[in-house]
Amino acid sequence: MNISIAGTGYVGLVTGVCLSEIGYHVTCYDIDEGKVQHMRDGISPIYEPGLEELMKKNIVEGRLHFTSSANEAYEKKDFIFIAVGTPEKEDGSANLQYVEAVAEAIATHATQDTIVITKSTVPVGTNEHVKSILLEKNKNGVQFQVASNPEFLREGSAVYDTFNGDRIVIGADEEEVALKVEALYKPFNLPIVKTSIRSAEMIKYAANAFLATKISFINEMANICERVGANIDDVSSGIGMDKRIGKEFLRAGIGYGGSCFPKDTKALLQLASEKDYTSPMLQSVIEVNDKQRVVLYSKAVEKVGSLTGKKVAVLGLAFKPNTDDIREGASLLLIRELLKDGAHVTVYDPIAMPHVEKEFGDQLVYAGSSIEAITDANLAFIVTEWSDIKSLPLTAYIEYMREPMIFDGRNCYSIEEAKKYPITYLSIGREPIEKSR
Ligand SMILES: NC(=O)C1=CN([C@@H]2O[C@H](COP(=O)(O)OP(=O)(O)OC[C@H]3O[C@@H](n4cnc5c(N)ncnc54)[C@H](O)[C@@H]3O)[C@@H](O)[C@H]2O)C=CC1
Ligand SMILES: O=C(O)[C@H]1O[C@H](OP(=O)(O)OP(=O)(O)OC[C@H]2O[C@@H](n3ccc(=O)[nH]c3=O)[C@H](O)[C@@H]2O)[C@H](O)[C@@H](O)[C@@H]1O
Repeated sequence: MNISIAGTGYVGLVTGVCLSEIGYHVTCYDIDEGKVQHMRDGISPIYEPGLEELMKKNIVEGRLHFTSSANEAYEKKDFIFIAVGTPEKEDGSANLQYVEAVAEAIATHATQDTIVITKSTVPVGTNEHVKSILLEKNKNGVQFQVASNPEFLREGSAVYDTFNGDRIVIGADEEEVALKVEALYKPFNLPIVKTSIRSAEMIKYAANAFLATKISFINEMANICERVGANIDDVSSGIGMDKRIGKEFLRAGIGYGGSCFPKDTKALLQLASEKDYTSPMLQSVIEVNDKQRVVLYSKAVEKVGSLTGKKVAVLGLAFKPNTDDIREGASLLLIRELLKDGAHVTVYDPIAMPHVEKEFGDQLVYAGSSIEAITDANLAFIVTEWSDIKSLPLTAYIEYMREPMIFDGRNCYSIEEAKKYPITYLSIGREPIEKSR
């Protein structure tokens, strides 16, 4: 069985590596030649726990190949996965130009009958569009069939999620195609849901919209908790024990970021509006998140007044722990506001710092550790709950900061713990601790 994957980002590379690990011959294709060269040498272009080891192993065992040649990628393949980006356009809709480019290239280079599987998150109806491109541009008179196979992995645990997912969704309008894709996935031994293509496309958006809704809901509750003297962590545990609610995705914080929830909620809203449907609930989810992403900054301004000339530490830059991805990270918004105010900003992240450096250059100081970042700082913001940031004892802030004033966007410390120390500790959805030394 010969498989190829178009796009070697978080989804494409992980999918390619995991398919090769279960024994298939996989060719991963990307238009970025530099990236391809690195991957050939066994170097992963993304940070994803466990990925590089599996990549190296399967390259050595001869099942995993990388190419920047469309010809090599698409000729003589049984299955071709589309895993390129579908970023947000200015109006919030999904930009399908990369998906379309792949469809056109497949139509040009494929030399045998092939099933084209879309893994990228795409608006309902896109697979039909892909099929029409394949038919229209078909150069070699081969037969194309299409299937939708949305991806549910999370960054930071992508390899684990691929082998341990809750379900694999296969959308196909012909039984024969569904069965072939199902057989491809059989070795994963995971529950399989077969639907129409349109329903599969919609499942992906509905899943992300629901998860984003849970986060905005709990953040809304956190904001109410702050005003009524309740503790959001206790409230989350209390409601999460109800199986109908479930305990996952009820961590209050500084809103959801990343390359998917922000863009997918907007794309769904846009998709609905194209059909003359406005979704007040989705609009609110987005609005609550937009406000939540700056809540920590607002707390700091309220507490300190002007941030001009203050030395500020920002701990954690990735949009979540265990990834190098900073797309839509709350850290970026915060840093921009702090710089606008004339603060001196030192940042620390165990992995994602080079990406931030590309954007901010010498406007920031890049520390080698949390301690280095907070040394002599007036304020510290905790943005990403990396384990080495979470495990920093509160005494370290007292020892190293000019004045221990902590704005914790991830509720890394319990209120009971914070109360033991002479610190100012403002978190999300919990009582403020305001003590002086
Ligand atoms: N990042 C994530 O955790 C998840 C992403 N998704 C969806 O999967 C899709 C891909 O997302 P990511 O992997 O994050 O994207 P990414 O931006 O990390 O990677 C996309 C890759 O595609 C390559 N590319 C662009 N045009 C190409 C072409 N014509 N031919 C071959 N390669 C091309 C780029 O060079 C890049 O390496 C998106 O639709 C996203 O919404 C779905 C589930 C999880
Ligand atoms: O479509 C996608 O790209 C993916 O989007 C999310 O995965 P991911 O964005 O990698 O990470 P999550 O763990 O879902 O976190 C997203 C954001 O929500 C925030 N979050 C998450 C959970 C929570 O309880 N509270 C909270 O604020 C995180 O800090 C982060 O900023 C989904 O969890 C995946 O199932 C999906 O495949």
